[in-house]
Amino acid sequence: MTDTTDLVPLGWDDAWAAAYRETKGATPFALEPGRVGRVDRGRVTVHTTAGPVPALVRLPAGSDLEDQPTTGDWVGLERRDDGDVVRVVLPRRSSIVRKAAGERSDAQVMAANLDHVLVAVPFETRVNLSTIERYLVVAWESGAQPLVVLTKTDLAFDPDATRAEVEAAAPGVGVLAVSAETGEGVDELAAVLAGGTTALVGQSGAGKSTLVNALAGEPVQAVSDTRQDGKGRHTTTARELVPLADGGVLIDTPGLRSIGLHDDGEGVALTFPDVEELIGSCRFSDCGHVSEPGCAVRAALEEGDLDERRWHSWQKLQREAEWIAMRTDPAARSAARRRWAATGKVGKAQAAIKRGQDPFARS
Ligand SMILES: Nc1nc2c(ncn2[C@@H]2O[C@H](COP(=O)(O)OP(=O)(O)OP(=O)(O)O)[C@@H](O)[C@H]2O)c(=O)[nH]1
Ligand SMILES: [Zn+2]
Repeated sequence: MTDTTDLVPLGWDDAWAAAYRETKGATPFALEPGRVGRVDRGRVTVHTTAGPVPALVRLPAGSDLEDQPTTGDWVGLERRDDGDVVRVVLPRRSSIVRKAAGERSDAQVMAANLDHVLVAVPFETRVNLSTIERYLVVAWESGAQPLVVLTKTDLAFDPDATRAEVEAAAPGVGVLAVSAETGEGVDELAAVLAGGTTALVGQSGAGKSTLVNALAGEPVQAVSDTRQDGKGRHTTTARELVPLADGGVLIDTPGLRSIGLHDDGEGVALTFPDVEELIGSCRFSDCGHVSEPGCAVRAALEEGDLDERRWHSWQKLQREAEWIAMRTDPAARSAARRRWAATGKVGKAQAAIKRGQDPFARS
C-alpha cells in the first residue's frame, strides 16, 4: 500500500483517494497514484510519492485525444523495469480546454483539476479590461472559480481606482492586488490559494513567474533531479506543478500562458451577467440591439448604465464563441446562419467560411 501523505502537497485529498480506489479496482494493472506535471509529445512527468518520474502513456483502447493526460491530471502509474506507464487518468473535476477558431477542431485539454483560475494583470496606467474579460471567459468555462490578481501594485498610480474598475468588469470574481517587489498582498493571495489547485494565466510580462516564485517561497526553476530508488534515471523537476509555501499547488505551463478562447457561450454568459440580464429584458427575444423598440441594451448604453467598451467586448467574445461552436455543432451553425441572414451578413460570412476563414476576423 502506497503512503499517499506525500501527495497532499500536490493536491491529493479524500475524494481523490476514493476516485483512485475505484479506478484502480477496474484495471488489471498494479498501479500507483501520481499527478501529471510536464507533458511532452506522448511522454509525461508524473509526480509520485517517490518524486517525479518520466512515463509513457498507454490508455485503454478507444480513448480520445481529450482523455490523454494533461498537467494537473491524477493518474494510475504502472511501475515497470522497462519504463513506467500511465494506464488510467482519473475523471477530471474541471479543465481548461483550447479549441481555437481557425485551427483543427480537436479540443486540447491544457490543464486539469483546478479549483481556481488566476488571471494575472499588471497595474498599468490603463488596465486592459477587455483582455481581462477574455481571460475570464476561459476561466469560467473551465468549471473552476476565476480570480484576478493585479500585480506590481508598487508601480500603480491609483491602485484603488484601478481595482474598482477591474471589479466592475469582473462580477462574481475576487480581485486581489499584490506586489512581489514589496510583498504586499502576497500573504492574502496565498491564503486564498492554499488547499487547492490554481492555474495561472495572463499575458507576457504580467509578472507571473515573479509571482510563482513569491508564492512558492523559493526560486522555482527547471532543475535536474535524480530518482531516489537507485535506478539512476534523470528527470526534470517540472515547474509545471508548483507546491506553494502556504499550501495549494500552482499550475503554470507555457501553453496556459498563451491560452485562447474556447467557449460554447456559457463562459461568456458567466463573464457578462449584467449584459445577459439586459438582453433578457429586451422586448423582442431576437432583438439585434441596434434600433429595435424596447431594447434594454440601447437604453442602458444611453443612460450610461452599460459601458460602450464592455458592450463591444461582449459582442466580440460572443461572436467568437458562436464561431467556435459553429465549427463543431450543426445546430449552432444553422442558428448563426439564421441570425446572419436577418442582419444581412450571411453572404459575406459564407464567403469567408468558404475560404476557411473566421467570418468575424476583422469585425
Ligand atoms: N516593480 C515590480 N516589478 C515586477 C513585479 N513583479 C514582476 N515584476 C517585473 O515585471 C517583469 C515581468 O515579470 P515576469 O514575472 O517575468 O512576467 P511573466 O508574466 O512571467 O512574463 P512571461 O514569462 O513573458 O509570461 C520583470 O521585469 C519583473 O521583474 C512587482 O511586483 N513589482
Ligand atoms: Zn436589445
